[in-house]
Amino acid sequence: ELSELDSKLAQYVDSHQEEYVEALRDWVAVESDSSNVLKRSELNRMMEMVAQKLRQMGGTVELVDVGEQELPDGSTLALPKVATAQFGSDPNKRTVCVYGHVDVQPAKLEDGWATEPYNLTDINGNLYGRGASDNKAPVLAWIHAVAAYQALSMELPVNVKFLIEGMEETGSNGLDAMILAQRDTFFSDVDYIIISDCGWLSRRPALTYGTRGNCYFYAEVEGPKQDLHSGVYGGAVIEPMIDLIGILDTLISPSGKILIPGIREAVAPLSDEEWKMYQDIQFDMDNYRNKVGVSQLMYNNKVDLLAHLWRYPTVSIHGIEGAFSDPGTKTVIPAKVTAKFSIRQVPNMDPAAVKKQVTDYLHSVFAKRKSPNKLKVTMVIGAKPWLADTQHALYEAGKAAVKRVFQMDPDLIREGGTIPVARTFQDVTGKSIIMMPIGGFDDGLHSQNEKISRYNYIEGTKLFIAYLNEVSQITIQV
Ligand SMILES: C[C@H](N)C(=O)N[C@@H](Cc1c[nH]cn1)C(=O)O
Repeated sequence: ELSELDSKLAQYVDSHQEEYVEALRDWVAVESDSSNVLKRSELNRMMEMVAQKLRQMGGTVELVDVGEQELPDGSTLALPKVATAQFGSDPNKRTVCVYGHVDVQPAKLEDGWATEPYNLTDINGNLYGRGASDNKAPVLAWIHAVAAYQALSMELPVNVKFLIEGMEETGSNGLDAMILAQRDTFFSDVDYIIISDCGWLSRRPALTYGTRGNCYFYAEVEGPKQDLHSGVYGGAVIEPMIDLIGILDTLISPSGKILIPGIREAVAPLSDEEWKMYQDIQFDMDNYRNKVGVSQLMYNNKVDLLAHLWRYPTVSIHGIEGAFSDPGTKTVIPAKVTAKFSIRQVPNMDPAAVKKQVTDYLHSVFAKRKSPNKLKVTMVIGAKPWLADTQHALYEAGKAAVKRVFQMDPDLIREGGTIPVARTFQDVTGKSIIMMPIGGFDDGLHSQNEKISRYNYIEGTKLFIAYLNEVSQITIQV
């Protein structure tokens, strides 16, 4: 049931949707790829744009210096600044802090995009562009939610803070230290943290109560002093690439069983309650399989599939630096190759233990090959998993907001991806977190043709407006 207040705000959002799409177009046009150091000036420009937008709305805005990043060659590079902002400081109101990020994963037209990745393109109500769903539109939707209250001269029901960063996609470098440093200042009056950096499971809105962590590794095998002709030298040298592929093949079995000793043993067993929760979720396996575009999934029943997406670790191999990957038939033996792989983390895994397990295991497997080549294993990201209490008042408020806007109950889901800073927020600030996604289940995050639908962007903005109101009504401070 929409109150008069809801409908005024909703009408405002509907009548400003073209403006919101243009704002997204401006943000998507910035190639804020945090993994590419050559794009750092674009990322810095993106952070300036965020700060500028928040300043124009009258927020108290800061661009916080979070130091430098060490690059693999030993040089350093300034990290993008983190934007913080505050709207309202009424001690009689609750204070929420919205976290989001405006950096993106790499994207090139040649990867197979149907449209230019950095030119927002509207096709049949879907807004295609890199970062559209992950996470630029959700960040803008939160900003527009606050701006809508301001435009209608309606008092914000809670004080709203923002913390927007530019390194999420590479592990939120510098952010843990910044949160620790600002625990007793910026975070001292924050009651709750809200994150909208994930997606729904189906067409039904969702609230997310868990994310997997991620341990990201580089495994480098180095052999001859330079690349070699495979006809001239093939058969004479022990090839780094063959060593590397050999050890990568020992990480996980074809049926998805992780082979690194100690990893599976650390995983908290799935409880009957969880099993029941997964059983009750509406999820169309065939539709999911078709959307992914495969003839067969790793599991053919819903509970196993959801559990392996959300609740069990997995190994993914992402790429090999130094390997020949261009079109054509170059006959080379690469001298040095570096595999990039990651292991998603779940309770009760610990990244420090995983680092040792993986490093020891790969060295022992490599030693058995009796290769003269050199292996170096490095863990470059070690993000812990996060889990919330769905009985918390924040989730009750979330359910009420979803009902107000979508006239249905949300799914309560977990997320297989990682929001590296979620666990830090919880551990360092002691505040409760809710994840309230507005991304669609088929948004193609990190993939070709990423998009957010207009529907999700616009209705999502209304959801955030309603949520601010619901949070203000939480009666007990938990
Ligand atoms: C869930 C979020 N939108 C996301 O995609 N996060 C990234 C973060 C990450 C983890 N390791 C490296 N980056 C992800 O889950 O891949």
